[in-house]
This record gives sequence, structure tokens and C-alpha cells, in this order.
Amino acid sequence: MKRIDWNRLDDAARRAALARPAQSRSPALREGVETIIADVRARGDEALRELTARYDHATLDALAVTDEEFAEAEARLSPELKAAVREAAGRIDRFHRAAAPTAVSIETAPGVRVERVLRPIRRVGLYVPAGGAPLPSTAIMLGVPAAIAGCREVVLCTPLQANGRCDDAVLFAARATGVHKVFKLGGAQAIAAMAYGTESVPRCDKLFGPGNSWVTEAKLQVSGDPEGAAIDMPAGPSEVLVIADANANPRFIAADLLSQAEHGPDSQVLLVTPSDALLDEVEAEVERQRRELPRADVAAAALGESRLVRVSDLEQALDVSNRYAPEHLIIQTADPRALLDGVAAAGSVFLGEWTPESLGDYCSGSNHVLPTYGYARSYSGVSVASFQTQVTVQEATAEGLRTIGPCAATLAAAEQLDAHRRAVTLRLDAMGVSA
Ligand SMILES: NC(=O)c1ccc[n+]([C@@H]2O[C@H](COP(=O)([O-])OP(=O)(O)OC[C@H]3O[C@@H](n4cnc5c(N)ncnc54)[C@H](O)[C@@H]3O)[C@@H](O)[C@H]2O)c1
Ligand SMILES: N[C@H](CO)Cc1c[nH]c[nH+]1
Ligand SMILES: [Zn+2]
Repeated sequence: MKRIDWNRLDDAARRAALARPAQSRSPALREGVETIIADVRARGDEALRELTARYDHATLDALAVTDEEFAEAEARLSPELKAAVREAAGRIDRFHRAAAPTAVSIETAPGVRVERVLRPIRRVGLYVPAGGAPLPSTAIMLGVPAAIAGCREVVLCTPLQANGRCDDAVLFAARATGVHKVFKLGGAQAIAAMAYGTESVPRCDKLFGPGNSWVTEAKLQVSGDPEGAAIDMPAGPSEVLVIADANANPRFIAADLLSQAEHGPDSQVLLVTPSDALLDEVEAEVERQRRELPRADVAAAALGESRLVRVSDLEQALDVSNRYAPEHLIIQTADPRALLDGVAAAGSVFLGEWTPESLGDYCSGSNHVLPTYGYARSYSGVSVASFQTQVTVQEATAEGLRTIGPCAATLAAAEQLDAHRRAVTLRLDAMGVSA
């Protein structure tokens, strides 16, 4: 990890210190994904079979997972894992229901009622990565809010494993959360299929979920096409920033940093603290713990692009964090909640030494599909609202029009939009009111 003394840097050096690893959006990737999307659009299922053979080295007969395959997957799972999926889904359901938007109906003037009604997005497509490590937790994080929102058709794509099957736990989590159909598809071809539809895969209005650079590039391309599909957010590699004071536990901090570093070589982790001693201890501890991990090499690559930042106090630590806008922010200080009001930009916050980031990844109840790469400045994580549209409604009585009509007529006249003005004034005339 690179050591940085924040107060010795000028503004340009500070910006460079907080830069993310470069994202690969190479021309080759762009063109490769364009070709895959065009192929799926032109040849549908036939293209999906060929692309799966090429990139997943598997033969696809039926694209959709059958009831028999769901049952076999469930039978292979341990009771402990099934119970953990159900337990996590239960808490995620509880929090997401409580945090869901509500309908609004108020009178803004006598005789003028304005409402907000909520509608589920009809067809949504979920992507659950499984190229490296299959992520059943991501199926839960997407399936639960889709079900609460009431989406009529919830489709999920996840790639085939080396054994020629989709991951058992992903299939179980999909069923447990009410996903309607699962397709054995991965990569850019899965995104193309859900965005444009094929003989087997229904065309979806909005796509959700993380994935590798092929998946992410495909999501960006289909979201830029009016005939394609909307997407949840621009997602990138996982990241975490830890703010800690001198008394924080270096073993806990090292474990939290490594939990995100093990996601991928392009993940990034930062520790920001006023304590030089803590920086030393965490650096040594990270190296000690890393060597014990099965994914030690992946973590090592991520740590190469990671930072240990020395600041003068916790207020400056918050400033660094807000500039970086991390996907995950962990605060391990004597009074972590005291810093919460100062958090301006973060995907999800973890307060205190007993709240490892892993709880949010799996089962505290919050969502782990969060904005990365600084997008936490302006985007939020996935929630029930992500699966809904909000429609506003207004209804005026004659009294209401008499009350607020002149205001509209004056503003329309100022904008020289006479048809707008007349739509109001001719009604007022009809009532015998001069505007
Ligand atoms: N930000 C988040 O919320 C979050 C959460 C979990 C995982 N992630 C990220 O998701 C990613 C998961 O990636 P993954 O690879 O394990 O799984 P994946 O399912 O995203 O990708 C696997 C698919 O990629 C396609 N593919 C592989 N090589 C290809 C090639 N050369 N050309 C075209 N297509 C190719 C294959 O069809 C395969 O099915 C990681 O980068 C991880 O960091 C992000
Ligand atoms: N930390 C990831 C989001 O950045 C989500 C995840 C899934 N499984 C484990 N972690
Ligand atoms: Zn994680």
C-alpha cells in the first residue's frame, strides 16, 4: 500500500492520491462488446449458444433453468446455507420494506390536489456474476427489492460454471426471493439478451447488478441506446475507505481492508488516520493476514493500488473521505456516530469496531449493490425505489383553477408561450373570471 502524508501534498497531488485505478474501457473492449450485442440482436438464441460455447466453454440446450434443475440445485445445498440465505433475505426484506418510498397526496392550494403514486417497473433483468466467484448474495440483494416493488416479470442471468451448471446457491437464492425466470447466460451476451430480447429471453426495461468489464461495458452501451434498457448505475470494482483513530484495532482494520481487496485486482482500499503508529501496525497486519488468504494474489494486486493516508485529525479524515466518495466507509473511532453528520458522500457507512463491512455485503439488511468510482457523490445504492417509477398526479377543481390559474397565466406570458396561457385563461373566461 502506498503511504501518503496528506498535509505535504498540494491540491493536484491530493487529487492524484485519491485517483481510482484506471478502468479498462479500451477500444478493443468497446468494439468486442458492440460485436456481441449486434450478434445477439441479429441472431437471438442461436448467437447466445455460440457465444456461450466461445466464452463459457459450455454447450447450451435450453437457455432457461428448469424446475427440475432448481430442485436438484436445492437438494445439493447444505441446510446451513439454505437457512443463511433465508435469514439474510428476511432482514433485507425488512429493511427494504421500511425504507421504500411511500405514496403522497396533499392539497397545495384550496381545490388543488397533488399526488405521487408508485408503479413497479414491469420487466427487470438481474445480472449475478459467477465468472470468478459466484455471488448468491447479489441474487438476494437484487431479488428482494424487485419483489417488494411488485415487478411483474423478474428475469435473472448468471453464467454456467465449469461443471456445466449454474451455481446451486445462486439458483436457490433466486427462487427464494421470487425471481420468475433464470437463464444460463453470462457476460455481454446476457446483458444484450435482456436489453433487446431473444426468442427465449424477454426484453427487460431496466437491468441491474455488477459484473466484469464485459458486463459493465455492455450495460453502458445498452443504456445509451433508446431501444436498449435503463441500468441501475455505473458500477465498478469494489472499494472501502476506513477512518480510524489511534485506539482502533489494527487487526480488525486489516481484515476489513482485505475483505474488499480480495474482490478483484482492481479493487481499492484506503486507511485514513491521524496516527502514524496505526498506519505501521495496519500495514504489517495486512501483509500477515493476506498471506493466509486463498485469494492472496488477487488481494496483493489490489493493495498495489491502495493507500495509507496520514491526516492531522478526524475532521481532515472526513474531508478526505468526502472527496473520495467511497462505496463503503468504515468508521472505527471512539465515537463513530459523532462523525456521521459530516459524511457527505458514501455508498454505505459502517459504524464502530463491531460492524465489519461483510455484514452489509451479506445480511445486516442494507443493499450491497452500491455506487463505486466516486459516483457516491450523486448516486445511491440499489433500493426498492430503483425498481419503481414515481408518477405525479394533479387534480384541480374550478375553485382550484381560480386560485392558481392566474399564476400559471403570468408565468406563461413571461415565457411568451401563448398557447399555455390560453389553456388557463379560456377556462377562467368560461367561469366568468378575468385573468
Ligand atoms: N461493485 C459491486 O457491487 C460488485 C459486487 C460483486 C462483484 N463485483 C465485480 O464483479 C466482477 C465479477 O466478474 P466475473 O468475471 O467473476 O464474473 P462475470 O459473471 O461478471 O463475468 C463472466 C462472464 O464474462 C464473459 N467473458 C469472460 N471472458 C470474456 C472475453 N474474453 N470476452 C467476452 N466475454 C468474456 C463470459 O461470458 C462469462 O460468462 C468482478 O470484477 C467484481 O469485482 C462488483
Ligand atoms: N462487497 C461487494 C460489493 O462491493 C459485494 C459482495 C458480494 N459478496 C461479497 N461481497
Ligand atoms: Zn464484498
